[in-house]
Amino acid sequence: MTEAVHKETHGFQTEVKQLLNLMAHSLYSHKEVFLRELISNASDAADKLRFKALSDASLFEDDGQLRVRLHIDKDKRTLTISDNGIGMSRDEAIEHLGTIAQSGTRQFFSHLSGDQAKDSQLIGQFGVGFYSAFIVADKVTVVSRAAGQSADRGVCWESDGTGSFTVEDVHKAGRGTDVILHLKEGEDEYLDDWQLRSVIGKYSDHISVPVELWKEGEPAQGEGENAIPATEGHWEQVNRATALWTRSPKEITDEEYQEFYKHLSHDFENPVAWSHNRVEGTQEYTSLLYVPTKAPWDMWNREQKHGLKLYVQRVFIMDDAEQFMPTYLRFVKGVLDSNDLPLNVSREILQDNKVTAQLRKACTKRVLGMLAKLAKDDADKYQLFWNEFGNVLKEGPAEDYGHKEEIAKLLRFASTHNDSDVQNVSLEQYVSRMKEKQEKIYYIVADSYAAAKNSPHLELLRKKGVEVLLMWDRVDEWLLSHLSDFDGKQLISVTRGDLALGELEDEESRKQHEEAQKEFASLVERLQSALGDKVKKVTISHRLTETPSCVVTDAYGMSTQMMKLMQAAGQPVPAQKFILEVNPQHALVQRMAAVQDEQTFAQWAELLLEQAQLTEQGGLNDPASFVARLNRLLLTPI
Ligand SMILES: Nc1ncnc2c1ncn2[C@@H]1O[C@H](COP(=O)(O)OP(=O)(O)OP(=O)(O)O)[C@@H](O)[C@H]1O
Repeated sequence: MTEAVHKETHGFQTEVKQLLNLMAHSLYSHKEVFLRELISNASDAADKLRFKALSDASLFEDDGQLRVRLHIDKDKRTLTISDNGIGMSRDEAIEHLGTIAQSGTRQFFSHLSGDQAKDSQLIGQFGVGFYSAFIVADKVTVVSRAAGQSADRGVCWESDGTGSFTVEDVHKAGRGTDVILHLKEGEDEYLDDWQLRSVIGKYSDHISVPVELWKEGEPAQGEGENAIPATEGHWEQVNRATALWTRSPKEITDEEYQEFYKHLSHDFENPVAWSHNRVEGTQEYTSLLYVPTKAPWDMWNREQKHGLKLYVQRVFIMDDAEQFMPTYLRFVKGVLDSNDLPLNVSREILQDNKVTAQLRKACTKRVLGMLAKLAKDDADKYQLFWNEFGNVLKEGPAEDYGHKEEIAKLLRFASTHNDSDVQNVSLEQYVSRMKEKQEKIYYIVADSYAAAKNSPHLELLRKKGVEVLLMWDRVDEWLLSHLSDFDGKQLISVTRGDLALGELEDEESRKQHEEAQKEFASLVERLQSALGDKVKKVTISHRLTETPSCVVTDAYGMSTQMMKLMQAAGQPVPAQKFILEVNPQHALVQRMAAVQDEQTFAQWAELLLEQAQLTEQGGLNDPASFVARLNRLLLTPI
């Protein structure tokens, strides 16, 4: 370094200040992660340079051996992580080490609760990256020079991790970045060569660049024949430096797979499952795909970064290549190393490429296979997965018709069989429990678990002991509009007018129903004329046993939940008329039938319709009139 020029002080972006503040408190118990993060950044910098040098080999200058070096200075109490990767210009240092580029950062902070354990988990998922240096350092100096720039275009960035940082121009002979950590009191373990070696082994064994530690020279020992000559100080490689996915799965331990996942995802927790495959033949690629344990905090953010880390013939090409994973599997993390894509592949080329389409299909199959295996081998673990990611997987049948069957087997629902809101019933289980003569799979979609479970539409099926799947997630109606059958059995909503009981219905109840229809034909007619065009039609119910009335839609009508979904999406929803079903056995209906005065009768008719709509929709267009009517009828002497 020569004399400093053009020194400036910059304030950190507000979110960085918040993150720095939080980190010191929440992440202290995970403090070692700073090494993983800084070594990852150094190895990423090497990857990026290798990629850029594909089109401009002069960027290597005369130093093509990419590596990361760690150096301890016990007197100055510093630990330095150096790389000869892509480096940073002054502007890049200001941009990258002063802000957080991730979209939705502000939202992220609003998720923090103040509970240290929970927050450290979230911060881990968010990715602390470079800023984790401040967990163990009270001052960090970064000296960097971008590849392709002259030695006098170096930059020195420095901060104590509170409110601001400085940047100044410096001379830096070698390309790349030195991150110098001025360790806090009490962090002496990172000045101990042996201690450091063991931690680095864990964090860097699987990355492809060599990580080296300085080994001091030894003076000569002994004399004569047994003499050991003096050695000179030298850099010693401490990691295996073989990219994990290029090794044979048989040789890799679970711990190594887990560690690699953390390096890849910046997650603190282990993944729930992984799948590592090398494929040779017409297509040649290696994939290593992971399913995380916890959903990322921004899984529902449309701009959320997702996708695989793409390599071509071992050369890093890009992060977050989303073309290889369908959206409903956006939680999958991993690496894809292809031998069939060109090295100069770009996002645009990937977009419309035969090889991409084949790889995407293959990766999708792998993930679905991995999930099916997890569900079979470890139902408890699969349940944890489902609780986190089930709602994303439910987007599958709509997005990926070709894998509909496989996805359907992975779905889990709550059901009247379990009488609990835990979604743990598979369609296969449902089918295996179907009643003799039952031909269809029955479900209901409502606003909440309670609304589904207590819906009057279930009364008859409950009485007959027929299981009904209970659904209330926003995505369910969307799912069901793309999943009409499973295992040759039709999925059918119990809110449809034509509740097709088929053979489930015995001769006697069929007869009873027919008789009831005849017996109460005049009641139906009276109701019909009282309600006019407020209803599509009125019928005698077959499904109600305890409730006076319910509304249903015919086979072509739009279900209530679908209407709500469209309304929420701001789409125009056509006015919907229901079929009103009444239960003539119910005391209230019988009382109404006895009312002679047609005006009072009309009030009763409206009340029955409104009640049924309220149960179905969870609300009414004109609740005040409903309450007024109810009160009037309550005060009318019998
Ligand atoms: N050793 C380095 N060499 C070159 N650039 C670096 C180095 N370390 C950090 N950077 C730059 O700083 C940016 C921010 O780093 P940071 O570790 O905070 O986040 P990230 O690596 O982008 O994200 P994540 O940690 O979630 O992967 C990097 O994207 C990179 O551009």
